[in-house]
Amino acid sequence: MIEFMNVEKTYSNGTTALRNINLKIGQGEFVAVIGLSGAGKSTLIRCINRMHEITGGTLIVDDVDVAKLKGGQIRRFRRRIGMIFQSFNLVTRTTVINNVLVSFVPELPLWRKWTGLFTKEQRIKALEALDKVGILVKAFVRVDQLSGGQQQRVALARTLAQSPDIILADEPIASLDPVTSRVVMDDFKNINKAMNISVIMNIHHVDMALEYADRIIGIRKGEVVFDGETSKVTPEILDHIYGGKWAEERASLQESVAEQLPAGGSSLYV
Ligand SMILES: Nc1ncnc2c1ncn2[C@@H]1O[C@H](COP(=O)(O)OP(=O)(O)OP(=O)(O)O)[C@@H](O)[C@H]1O
Repeated sequence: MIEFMNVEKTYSNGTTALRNINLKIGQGEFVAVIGLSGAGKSTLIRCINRMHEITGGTLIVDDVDVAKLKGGQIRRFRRRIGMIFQSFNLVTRTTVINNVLVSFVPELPLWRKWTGLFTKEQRIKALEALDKVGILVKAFVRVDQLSGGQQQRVALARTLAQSPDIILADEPIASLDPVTSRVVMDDFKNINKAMNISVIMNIHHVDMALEYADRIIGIRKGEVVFDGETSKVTPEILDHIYGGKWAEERASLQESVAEQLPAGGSSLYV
């Protein structure tokens, strides 16, 4: 369970990114966080693993008061929370399997860290994680020979190998074309359902959010302005979340999708 109680976040330059956030997210939920650029989506999800420190209120993750963690406790806490970024964050000049094995480095004794020796169990776990996202066959291929979608799946496998309870995904499909985006979203959904891992995803593609997430959290100017089941989201609610600019936002999303589709391809947007 993730619980935000009156959470505030003001950056050191005085920008208040989150105001009075109150949320409860249960284990195994698939939540999409949507809103205009600058609304505070990224800040919200990055507070959960303490990439950003909250400046007010209380944030509890599985009975841990996140703001009170210190030093090594933060590292151990983060082991349970996977993070996926738009830019994949992989070492592209080495193999897929090496990128997944990296997730075990914090667990290695010092001598193994120096020699880069992983145990047989760790290698098997890494291969299993690659299998779960359907790219086992690429295990010994260099990452720079993979497509963007395949690279994002490697990032997902690396996260899975650390057996997380929660996956935070910050715009995971923003650099992918619509077809590949679906493949990656399918992976998120399968992992969420089969392994009961909570997924909290910051996402610009509203149609994908509506198709894949169970719950939508709408953020506007740092405040939660909608929180409910995906099936309850209406065009009026989207307009509210997007501050009366839903039509504009939808047009710009349609444009960016059209640019990535082959000529004559249809838009995925309603
Ligand atoms: N490190 C930082 N220092 C100062 N202000 C920041 C920092 N990061 C974000 N902000 C500000 O906090 C507010 C919320 O930003 P955030 O990145 O959380 O929004 P977002 O909804 O994720 O936007 P986008 O969709 O463009 O990524 C914005 O006004 C932004 O300029």
